[in-house]
Amino acid sequence: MSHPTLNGPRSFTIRVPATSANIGPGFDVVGLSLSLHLTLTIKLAPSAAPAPPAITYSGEGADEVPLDAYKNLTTRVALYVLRCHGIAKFPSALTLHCANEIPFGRGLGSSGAAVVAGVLLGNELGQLHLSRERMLDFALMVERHPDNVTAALVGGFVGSYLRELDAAATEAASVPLSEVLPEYPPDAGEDWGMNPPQPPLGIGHFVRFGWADTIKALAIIPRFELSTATARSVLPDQYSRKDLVFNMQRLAVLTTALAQSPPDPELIYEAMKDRVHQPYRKALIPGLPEVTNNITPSTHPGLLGICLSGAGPTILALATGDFDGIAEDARAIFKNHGIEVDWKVLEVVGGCEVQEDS
Ligand SMILES: Nc1ncnc2c1ncn2[C@@H]1O[C@H](COP(=O)(O)OP(=O)(O)OP(=O)(O)O)[C@@H](O)[C@H]1O
Ligand SMILES: N[C@@H](CCO)C(=O)O
Repeated sequence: MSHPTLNGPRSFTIRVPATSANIGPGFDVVGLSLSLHLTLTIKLAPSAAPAPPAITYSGEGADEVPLDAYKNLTTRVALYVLRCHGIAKFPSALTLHCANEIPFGRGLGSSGAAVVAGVLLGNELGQLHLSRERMLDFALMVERHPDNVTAALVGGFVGSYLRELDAAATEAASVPLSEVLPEYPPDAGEDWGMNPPQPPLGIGHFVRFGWADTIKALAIIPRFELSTATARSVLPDQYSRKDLVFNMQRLAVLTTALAQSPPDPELIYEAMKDRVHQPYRKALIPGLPEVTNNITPSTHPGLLGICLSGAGPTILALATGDFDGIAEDARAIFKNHGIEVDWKVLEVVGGCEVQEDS
């Protein structure tokens, strides 16, 4: 059977940014896209004998990422999107190179970027012309909190929520991940699994906030991985009203404060505090409370606020200057806990892009 997927020749590039989620009080709500990228270079040769996609990979994660298209996160997501549109297989003669700058399991949205790249890849290979909103639905069937994937998709400083779904849609959106991304058998063919769970329409909704362009993001990246699943497993199921009000008050202020020029360090430092996730994650990230409590706008003029990036262990410092001073003092604190770090000053960037190669 022939498929409505594009036959070559065609060559295009998909570029998806890293993201930092939460920004202190906005647990599972806000995300920021940052200037590290996952870049996929895709080539489709003219129709050829059926063969699985050939994947090569360089950069972050190269020593651990699977190069089998039926095991790799990005290509599994692409296949899910294709299967949801009645296309059982990748096109023949597909080659894919991933160049990745986003470190794995550090709180910089590596999995969100891989998922968004997969949705874009499926959309291109199947010539599906999905809207950005529909692409978000697909991404949310895999990564079920919206903060990273929304920021990676649309770019900038973004707030999002998941719509309350009716009972049928709730069930559809809650199927186990293993049904969305099954373990594909080695001889994956067209006869199996052609009834994947379809995403309900309009799961995620978002808005982009303003961002003062003098604010840069300093990422202080410990040299160890912490999986998001582990960092979520230590969080409680219930919170006190006091702690929720603490976070909501700060988040309401923060979303506007980060757009003001010049930014107000006293306002932002306090507005980036959190009581919903960071206190519970400190056991997994030795040194976290010392870094966030001891590095302040008074000790480091130029600093605006400091928090855990996503699920950690990276620390995100928003600042207009003194990047070296902030990073080196954080490095010294982590070193006392036996942890080495790397650091990078990042820009806030636009969202994912697809570009045809000429
Ligand atoms: N480019 C990629 N290609 C394939 N798999 C990837 C890629 N990037 C990330 N992954 C998978 O995602 C895992 C990391 O996901 P995890 O959610 O634990 O951390 P993170 O996304 O880096 O952090 P956070 O969600 O806190 O920002 C990796 O171990 C790997 O399995
Ligand atoms: N909001 C998520 C982001 C990590 O992917 C968390 O903190 O667990």
